[in-house]
Amino acid sequence: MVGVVVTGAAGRMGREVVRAVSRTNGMTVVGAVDVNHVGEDAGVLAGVGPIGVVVRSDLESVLRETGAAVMVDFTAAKAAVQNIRTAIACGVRPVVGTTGIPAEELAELSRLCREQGVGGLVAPNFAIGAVLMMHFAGIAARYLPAAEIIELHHNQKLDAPSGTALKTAEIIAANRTNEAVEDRTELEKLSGARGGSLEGIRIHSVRLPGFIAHQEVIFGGLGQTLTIRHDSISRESFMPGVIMAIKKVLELKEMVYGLDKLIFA
Ligand SMILES: NC(=O)C1=CN([C@@H]2O[C@H](COP(=O)(O)OP(=O)(O)OC[C@H]3O[C@@H](n4cnc5c(N)ncnc54)[C@H](OP(=O)(O)O)[C@@H]3O)[C@@H](O)[C@H]2O)C=CC1
Ligand SMILES: O=C(O)C1=N[C@H](C(=O)O)C[C@H](O)C1
Repeated sequence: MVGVVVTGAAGRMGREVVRAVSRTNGMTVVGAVDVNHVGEDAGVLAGVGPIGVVVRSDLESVLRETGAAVMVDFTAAKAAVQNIRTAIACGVRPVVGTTGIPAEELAELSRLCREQGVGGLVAPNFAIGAVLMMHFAGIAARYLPAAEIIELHHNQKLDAPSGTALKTAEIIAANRTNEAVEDRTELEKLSGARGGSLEGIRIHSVRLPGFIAHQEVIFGGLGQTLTIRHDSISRESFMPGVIMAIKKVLELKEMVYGLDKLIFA
């Protein structure tokens, strides 16, 4: 039985993870950590009924007392970095969905994992459809190098652009064969109207109630456009990927970035 500690257990994604792990054979929630709802049963919060695991705020003691094999983190960037450090120090494998972690921090965490021989996985998006969207965008970029990204999320999201949009732009930049960076001067009459730019790829972030997580990658060519769109219409969409990661991280000896590395391996 794989013991899982969920950090951010009282949050939108954390509750979904508690629910998914509780319903999966061969794994069980042994600990729940959050700064909110401390003392409450994590299963009750997640809507699956009491599981006898109360939310605590002391991650290190939870990891040590429970003998967990895996920590699943959906918190916020700063908190996640600290949580991952703690997990690695305790020999517990981190599976991380939290976005906004700076590249230098990820490199350092990756080094720590390698040094300690602890497997880990960080993925900006656990929805299989989103992983495919990024993969297809990489293929399209070889033939249609001019692209812009529109990502649309719920209005409680803290980071912009989304981790998925940043990763998609990196994939497009790495795959396009000729320069697609704008070669003309634009007059931006309203600051930000053209979005943010990563290597010349414009990213536009929409935040509105009603959305969960959505992204369009639009490629433009001679007399044509190609749009690749993914919609997460429920947070359940992320759970098969999270469960896959919990199983596969047990075999890893280093930190891997992106669910694509597990799916297309
Ligand atoms: N990779 C993927 O597939 C996905 C990634 N995400 C990412 O996951 C993250 C969380 O998203 P979401 O669940 O919507 O956010 P929520 O704000 O709903 O949940 C995060 C929870 O973590 C808590 N928290 C903050 N600091 C700590 C800490 N040090 N220890 C334990 N808990 C802490 C928060 O408390 P408080 O609110 O008081 O700060 C909150 O309860 C975001 O970075 C988001 O981008 C989201 C969906 C899918
Ligand atoms: O905050 C969210 O909700 C999501 N965050 C991730 C991101 O930043 O890419 C994944 C998904 O888009 C949902």
